[in-house]
Formats: sequence, structure tokens, C-alpha cells
Amino acid sequence: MPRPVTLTLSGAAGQIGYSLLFRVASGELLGPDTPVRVRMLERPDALGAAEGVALELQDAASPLLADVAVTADPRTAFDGADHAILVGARPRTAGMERADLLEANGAIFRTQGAAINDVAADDVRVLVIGNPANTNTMIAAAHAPDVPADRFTALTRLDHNRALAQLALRAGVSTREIARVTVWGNHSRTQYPDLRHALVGGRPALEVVDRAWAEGEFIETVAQRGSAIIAARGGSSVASTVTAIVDHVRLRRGGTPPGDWSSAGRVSDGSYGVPAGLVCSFPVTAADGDWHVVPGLEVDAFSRARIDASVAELADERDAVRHLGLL
Ligand SMILES: NC(=O)C1=CN([C@@H]2O[C@H](COP(=O)(O)OP(=O)(O)OC[C@H]3O[C@@H](n4cnc5c(N)ncnc54)[C@H](O)[C@@H]3O)[C@@H](O)[C@H]2O)C=CC1
Ligand SMILES: O=C([O-])CC(=O)C(=O)O
Repeated sequence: MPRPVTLTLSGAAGQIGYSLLFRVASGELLGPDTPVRVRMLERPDALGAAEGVALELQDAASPLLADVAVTADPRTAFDGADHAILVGARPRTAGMERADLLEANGAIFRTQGAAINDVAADDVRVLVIGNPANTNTMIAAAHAPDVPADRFTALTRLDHNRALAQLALRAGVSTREIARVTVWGNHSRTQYPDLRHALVGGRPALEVVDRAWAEGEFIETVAQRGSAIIAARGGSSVASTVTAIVDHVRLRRGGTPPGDWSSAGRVSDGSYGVPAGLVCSFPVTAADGDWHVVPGLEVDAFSRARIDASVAELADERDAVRHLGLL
């Protein structure tokens, strides 16, 4: 057996945490031969619930679970972390303005970023799920100056999977037949799911589905899927989010298939005209355990306008958190 890796999960007693931990125990996230030390980070008032999840995790009797611990202290939780999955966030409640949400979550991600900087393993990889995911990632990375910025990603694989599924339904094919879908921008309604470079059975997607659908209904369906799930279920996506987390981590570690790519929110280095420092979803390949932005894709006027609109929202969020002193 290889040495155990340490995985720290914030929000471990929440819906996503409750489901994800059992995918860790089964070996789906980190592989069937990797023992894991799980560190569950929760708010003080949810420690009891987190302890209950830890008891259930023990009852999974997984040979891969080397150790499970629960804490409300970020510095204890991230000590030696190889993988940090940041799910815990303050949800928007009645009467909260957008700025209140940014402020409450900004404070959480500032503290956690600083703790990761100080005590996590040197090669830590950080995946942020808690919303607003892109801006939370930017704040965490900004407070971890000793950790290379490209070790931080915001989850947009859920949006990517939603795009794959909608295209597969429209084209009447399996998602296995589809490659090179991209989600650009913010994990919000302004995101741009892009079929310009996508392939269906090796053919350009825009020769298989009609352009009006690709530029209209498709984008709206994918971008508003989170809201549609909330309206239908009375709660936000959980199982599909966990599936996307598993996809993201497995692809990063195992590599994206030749000729295909995924999407992930990355600290921009200025690629595709996205201002450096913003955390924007890009097309990405994985090799040797790292994500790389796919270079050199043509961006036509339609795509440019869509990307710019989502990037403008990211810049607004950055300005708001700067104003709050969180950057
Ligand atoms: N990026 C994406 O694709 C998606 C993001 N999300 C976001 O993921 C987040 C979590 O969703 P759920 O698990 O369904 O919510 P939830 O409310 O069931 O769980 C959140 C958990 O985080 C904990 N928490 C809050 N502040 C914390 C802190 N400072 N430290 C540690 N734990 C803390 C809470 O006590 C709670 O147990 C939400 O922000 C949601 O909007 C959800 C679906 C998709
Ligand atoms: O809006 C939410 O809280 C859930 C979410 O991010 C999504 O389903 O994409």
C-alpha cells in the first residue's frame, strides 16, 4: 500500500460532504489503492453532526480509511493536507444582500487560505466548491502567497457535465461520443458553455446540432441548471456536484483523454484576454497532476462577447471584495 494521503474537507457535515466522504471511502476519488487520512472541518455548531458523519464513515469499514478526525480549527484541519476540498460556505438567507454573502464567505476563505499557506503539505491541491466559488477561490489563493496560484481551482466540472448531457440529448448520442466542450467564466448564470470547438462522434458539434440552439437554449439551460434543480428539488444539486468533484479530481490525477479537455476555474495568467488574477473557468487539460489551460483556441465575436460578460461579473465581485478589505 502507498503512504496515506491527507484529505481535508470543509463543510463535511453538509449535504455535499455527507455524500462525498463515502466516495472517498470507496476509493473512487483517490483510487482503490490509496489510503486516506480524512480531516473534517466544520463550524463549531455543526461539530456534533460532523462527529455523527465520522461514526457512519467508520461503519463503511473501508480498508482505505487510515484515520478520521473532526475539528472546527482550520489550522488543525489543514495540517499536512495533500488535498483540500472547500465545500463549507455560508448560504444566502432571506434579507441577505450579495455584498453580505461576499463578506461572510470572503472571511471564511481568507482564514482557510491563510491556514493552507501555513500548514498544508508543500504540494497541496485546493478545489473550491462553496459559492461564490470563483471569487472564494481568488480570496483563498490571495491569502496563500507561498502556494503557487495554479494549485487552486474552482469547480466548474458540474457545468461542464451539464453541457455534455444537454448536447448528448440533443444529438441523440452517448456523452462518450462528445469531446472538447468548454465552460468559460463564472460559476453563475453568466457562464458561457461553448460548443464552437466541440466534437460529436469526431464531427464539429455545430454541424450536428443547429447553431440557434447552441447559441440560445443550450446556453440558457446549462447556465440556469443550478436554479432549475433548486426549483424542482427544493435544494441545490448534491449528488451531481459530488460526481463532478470525483470527475475533476480523477482527471487531474489521471490525465484528460487525448483529444479532449475539461473545464475548471483557474487563477488567470491573462490567457484569452481574461485579466490576470481573476478566477475564471477555462478549457483545461491535465498532465502530471496539474491543470493547463488549452492554448490557441479561436475566439470569435460571439464567444468574445459572452466571455467578456462573465468576466465583467468576476471583476465586479473582485472589486466588491477589495472594497470589503478581503484582498
Ligand atoms: N461549484 C459548484 O458547482 C456547486 C457549489 N455548491 C455550493 O456548495 C456549498 C455547499 O453546499 P451543500 O453541501 O449543499 O450545503 P450545506 O448547507 O448542506 O452544507 C454546508 C456546510 O458547510 C458548513 N460550513 C459553513 N461555514 C463553514 C466554515 N467556515 N468552515 C467549515 N464548514 C463550514 C456548514 O456548517 C454546513 O454543514 C454551497 O455554497 C453551494 O452553493 C453547490 C452545488 C454546486
Ligand atoms: O446555486 C447553488 O447553490 C448550486 C450551484 O452552484 C449549482 O447547482 O450549480
